[in-house]
Order: sequence, then C-alpha cells, then structure tokens
Amino acid sequence: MRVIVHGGAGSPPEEPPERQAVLDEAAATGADADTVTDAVCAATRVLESDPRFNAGVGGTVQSDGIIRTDAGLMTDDRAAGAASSMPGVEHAVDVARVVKEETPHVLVSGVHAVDLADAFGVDTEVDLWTERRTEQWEDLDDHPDVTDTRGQLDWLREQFGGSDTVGAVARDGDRVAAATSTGGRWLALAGRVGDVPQIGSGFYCTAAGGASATGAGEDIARVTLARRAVDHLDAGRPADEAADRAIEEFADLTGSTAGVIVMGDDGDAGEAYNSEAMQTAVAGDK
Ligand SMILES: NC(=O)C[C@H](N)C(=O)O
Repeated sequence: MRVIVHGGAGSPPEEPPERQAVLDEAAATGADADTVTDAVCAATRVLESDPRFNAGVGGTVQSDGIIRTDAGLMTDDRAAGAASSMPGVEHAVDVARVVKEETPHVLVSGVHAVDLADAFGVDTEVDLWTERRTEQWEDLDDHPDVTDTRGQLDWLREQFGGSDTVGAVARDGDRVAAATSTGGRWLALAGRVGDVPQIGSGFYCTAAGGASATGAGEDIARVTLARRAVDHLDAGRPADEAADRAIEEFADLTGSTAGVIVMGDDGDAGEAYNSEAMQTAVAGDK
C-alpha cells in the first residue's frame, strides 16, 4: 500500500516540523491499512483529529460562529461519496464513506448528513473548537449580525481566507482511492460549501490514479482541479508532471493559488502547488 497525504496549500504554516510529524504518522497509518479506502480514511482521520489542520477538530469558523466540516471520497471504480456542512462532525471522511457505501447518492449535506453520520455510528456533537480558533474568533473587532445576510456578506469580504485542508491518495495494485477533508475557508458565509465535497474539484479518482486538491475552493471548483490532474494521468503522464500541469492550468485560468497531490501507476506519487507552502508525506511500498 502506497499513500501520499497533504496538510493544505497556503502560507507557510506555524510549527512545520510538528505538522510534518503528524503528516508522516498519517501516511504511515494509511500504509498499514488493508484496503485503499481504509487507507485514505485512516490517514485522513489522523489529520482530522490534529488541531493544527483545518479539518475536523480545529476546522475554520463560518460567519455565524459555527464550525462545519466537509469531505469527499472516491475510488478507481468511480464510486464516490461526499458530505458537507456538518456541525460537530470530526471525521467528515467517515461520513463521506457512509454516503458512498450505504446510500444511492453522492452528496448529503447539513443536518441530514449529521443524522446519517449518527445512524451509521460516526460520532456527532463533537466539540471542534480549539484554543487557536477560539482566540481567532474572539479577537475579531466585531462579529457579524447573523440575522442580516447582506450585512454579513459585506463584512465577510474583508475577512475571508483559509488553508490547512487535508487529503490522502492511496494505491494498492489496481485499486486507488482519494479523499479530502476540510473545515472550509475562514469566515465564509454560513452554509458555504467549497471544492472539497465536489467530485472532480477537491477529489477525483479513476483506474489511472487519484488526486486530492487544496487551496482557494471557489477557484478549484471553477476549473475542477482534481479532475484535471487525473486526466493527465489518464493521458499517460507521470504523477509529478500531471500535478504540475494541473496547477499551471489552474493558475492560468484563475490567477489563484492551490495545491494538488496525485498517485498514478505503481504508486508513483506527485505533488505541485503555487501557494507559498504545502506539506506532504509519502509512505508504504510501491
Ligand atoms: N484550505 C483549503 O484548502 C480550503 C478548501 N479548499 C475550501 O475551499 O474549502
């Protein structure tokens, strides 16, 4: 089992060695799993539980002061599941897996996704707030009036941002899986959903390989970044080149910043980003 993980594209992170150690642990945990789906879920769960990353515990806060999580998961047979806008759900990737394996759908959102999580034994009502997020929220000069949507939007445009999303791609022989999980972007409008749970944008997978994207979610969705990277694998390009080309196309089309990890044939792992930083880790045998 070969696994690559990322901890989000963005500005240089605080505590890079400590973050790298968690990414290494996530990749190694995934590489020990029995199936590619178990691998990407296990790797992602490690990152969702670590407060340094913007996924699960430590996710970003939306404009109404609520942390909501999103995730997507896809395998080489084009089976996919995603879940979005879930308050109190640490392991969003497990809910994406429930959607993929237990429902006829590809995306379930909001309180209904939380109910689905609960029905299949995924923990809900988890406290996702960390010290850092509490301080960031309390340090704001003012807080938006949640009853005034237009006023909130004007206020948000000044504050909006985000990084530290997580993702994993695994290959074992012919089998491939890709997963991405996030708290979204800092102070996005309540209910905003980014690229992460959208097939082809935040995650994508075919028999040729898989990809997990991170960065400015609205721009990633506009160009379906993960799909672009996998299309390059499908065209026979090695993983690093597939990732590079996808990011070049993304930058040309949007002028924005993002990163992508890719796993192609025989556990060929690649990555590219045009943000200032993106930490990754690779583990397991080719
Ligand atoms: N940090 C990120 O990668 C954010 C994520 N792509 C989103 O827009 O929700």
